[in-house]
Amino acid sequence: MLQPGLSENEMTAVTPALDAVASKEPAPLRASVRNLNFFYGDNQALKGVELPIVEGKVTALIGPSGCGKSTLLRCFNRMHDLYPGNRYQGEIILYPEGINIVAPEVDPMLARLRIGMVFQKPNPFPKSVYENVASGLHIRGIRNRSEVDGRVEAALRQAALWDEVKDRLQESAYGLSGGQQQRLCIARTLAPDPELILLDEPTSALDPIATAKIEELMDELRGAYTIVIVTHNMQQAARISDFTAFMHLGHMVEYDVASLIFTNPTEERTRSYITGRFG
Ligand SMILES: Nc1ncnc2c1ncn2[C@@H]1O[C@H](COP(=O)(O)OP(=O)(O)OP(=O)(O)O)[C@@H](O)[C@H]1O
Repeated sequence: MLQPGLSENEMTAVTPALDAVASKEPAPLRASVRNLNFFYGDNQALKGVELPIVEGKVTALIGPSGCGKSTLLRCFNRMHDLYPGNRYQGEIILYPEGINIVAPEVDPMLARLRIGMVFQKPNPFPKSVYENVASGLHIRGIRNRSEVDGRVEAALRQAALWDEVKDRLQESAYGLSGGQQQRLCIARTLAPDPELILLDEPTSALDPIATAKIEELMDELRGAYTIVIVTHNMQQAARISDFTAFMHLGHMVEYDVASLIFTNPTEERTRSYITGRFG
């Protein structure tokens, strides 16, 4: 169990312990949140948050409305920098270099280029299916036509969308269904091969069949990608996450192997939330 204020040594000591429960294999970290505070002006939305992000695993953030899940997710790609008055304190360390991506001297573009994000509502660009997926490659200076073609196809295949769109690559993305648009947004995120993928309630605007497809997809991406997902859906978190973090009122209350959080949480607040007694 993580408690606020763990040092780096303590954090790395905790992770193998968690992993011993999960898979008995070592667990390299892709990122680690350390004593993170975040302020919207005078409103402190995150309070001393600690969270390890294990490489190649799915970490779910759960908690009642307003607890800070989306705020935490948006710190990872410095989205809050787009609005004046927002302030970070503390660290989100990205490995292997160990850079603190919320440090003021670090360019927010660095985080945005290395960390991909998928939002609640599918938000394709008003462009063709092909251009949507190619756009992230173009931004990174990848323009060689055959390389771009190959990576667009690979990303669409990874997002389980290729068979449905291979004959309409030049058509507008707006012609796709909501579920297809969301898989397109995932393909757009995957194409540049991000080090971390953030998903903010990616299925909340989708029907059960489209939701099941996205969940299957996440299962397939596990291992190759490191994923952090915010979800309100407890069954979804239990189904798809390897690790689950429960937040309340801006605090990280409990983090553990998902199977433990959903069967035998340590904290009473976690138990109340997952059994539907509040939130
Ligand atoms: N732009 C903003 N300006 C000021 N306060 C904000 C802003 N966005 C969010 N907050 C506040 O920060 C806190 C955390 O909000 P956040 O959206 O991160 O919660 P959440 O857990 O993602 O909620 P939900 O599950 O409802 O999406 C809340 O008290 C919220 O009112």
